[in-house]
Amino acid sequence: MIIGETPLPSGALGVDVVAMTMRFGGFTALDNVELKVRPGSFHALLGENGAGKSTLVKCIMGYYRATQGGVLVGGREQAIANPKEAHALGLGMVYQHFTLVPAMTVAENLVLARDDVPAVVDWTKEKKLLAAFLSRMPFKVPLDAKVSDISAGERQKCEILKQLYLKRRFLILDEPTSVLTPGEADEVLGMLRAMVVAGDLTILMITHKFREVMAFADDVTILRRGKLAGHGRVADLTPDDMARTMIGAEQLTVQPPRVGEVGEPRLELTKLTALDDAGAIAVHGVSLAVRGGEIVGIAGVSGNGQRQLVEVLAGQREAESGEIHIRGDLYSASRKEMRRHKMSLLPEEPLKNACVGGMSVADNIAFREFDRAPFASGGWWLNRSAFRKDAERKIGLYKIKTRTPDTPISALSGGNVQRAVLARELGGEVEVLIAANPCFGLDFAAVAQIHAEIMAARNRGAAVLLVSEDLDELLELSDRLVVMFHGQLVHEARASEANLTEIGRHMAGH
Ligand SMILES: Nc1ncnc2c1ncn2[C@@H]1O[C@H](COP(=O)(O)OP(=O)(O)OP(=O)(O)O)[C@@H](O)[C@H]1O
Repeated sequence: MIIGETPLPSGALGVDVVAMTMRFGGFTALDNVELKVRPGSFHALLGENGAGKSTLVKCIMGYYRATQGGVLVGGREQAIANPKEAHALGLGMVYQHFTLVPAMTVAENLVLARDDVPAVVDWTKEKKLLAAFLSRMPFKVPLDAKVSDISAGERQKCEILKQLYLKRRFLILDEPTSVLTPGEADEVLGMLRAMVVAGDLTILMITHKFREVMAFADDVTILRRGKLAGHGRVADLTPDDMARTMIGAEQLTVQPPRVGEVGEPRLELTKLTALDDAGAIAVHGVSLAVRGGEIVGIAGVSGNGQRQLVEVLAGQREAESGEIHIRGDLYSASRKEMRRHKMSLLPEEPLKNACVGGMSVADNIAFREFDRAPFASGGWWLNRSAFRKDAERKIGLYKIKTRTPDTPISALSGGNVQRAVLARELGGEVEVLIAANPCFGLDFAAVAQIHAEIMAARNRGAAVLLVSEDLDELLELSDRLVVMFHGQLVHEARASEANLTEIGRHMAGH
């Protein structure tokens, strides 16, 4: 069969999950869960971090075999043993992270993803077919561009197009907009919604953003601690109803008010320049001072040097030139200096950048302190029971959902890994805090907690540098905002006077 020649499959598919239970050893991640996604509907799946959303969709897609229960596709029961069988039924999934091969063109990525790709590809013919396919699609993407050269928004559109090209009629989207700007997110979801309304597609979207649920979804299902907590028509619900169903009787952390004077400059960057992995300039002559009791937010589209800047401050990348001072002392990001200056780091992708995945939650929380009194004496004898007790206290305080303190941290849901790093980094005294997209992928209860912790650190006098792609977060927390574009700081404003349109313009390099 030649994909591009046949018309787009009409007929969106409905999927029902019936009495599904999934156990990992003695732990029940899904407990008798029901989900009904009507054909031709846009369905949102909500739940706190660790509620079981990913587990549920992985069972539908055949990545996991459920302990009990079944899946109906188009009203018929199907035993989906692996993702290939799910694909054959017309089910597809788009992830938070990109899966396209960056060194290949968009066209190559699409054609080579097919199961029936011939040994020798007739590219002239394939491109003609691709162009015909694209002409029927709501998104336009540059077929001949290399994936590494296109923006995050275009990449996410390509990921979705790939699914449509592969004739998927039921699409699961796992937090699809976390890599997009709000404008791009609305564009992509709006186009998908149009396909749903036209009856070509059914969508099941995992998200933490109520705004997206309200704007694009018809129905919603809410999980809490592995159980079905509620479901209904979005039109009959408010964000507040959904939030309460998500967290049950738990209390939301309330952000403390902004208090205290802004002090002396504490963290000072002077003409800092750093290269990326390919040797190109990523951070270009950045000068910036952050005062005690001040949160300075760095706004910018991902990939404009923010990551390299944070890596230099964290001692994971050498600066090419320029200087960093903390309290007037030259700072070279050694572990000793970080400790002396009470510097804390909340890096991106904490499981990769701030944890040892195979080690326990308790050990990961104890990392920072384990070779200091009271946990060690003489620097070598580790008093395991003392740091263990402290870790257990922090697990409770930061509401980290883990089966036991000895569970490997890699078995925790994303949000709970983030909380564990937060417990470690903010559990002691903090004078300088560097946070990079600290709430990426977190549910609203966790976001509220992390925002409250960052504000509390600022109120206690810490100098906070907050790098984020989320403008709402920056405006809520920052005292001052700067915009980073192509490695340079191109705009600065007090957060209270910041103009969103102007910030957006600078983020786009205008
Ligand atoms: N392979 C696994 N082995 C053991 N436990 C697991 C495994 N996968 C998930 N879990 C556990 O199942 C629970 C549900 O996790 P899941 O990833 O489905 O949550 P989620 O709702 O998708 O969370 P998040 O919003 O943080 O992504 C968590 O407590 C997690 O620790």
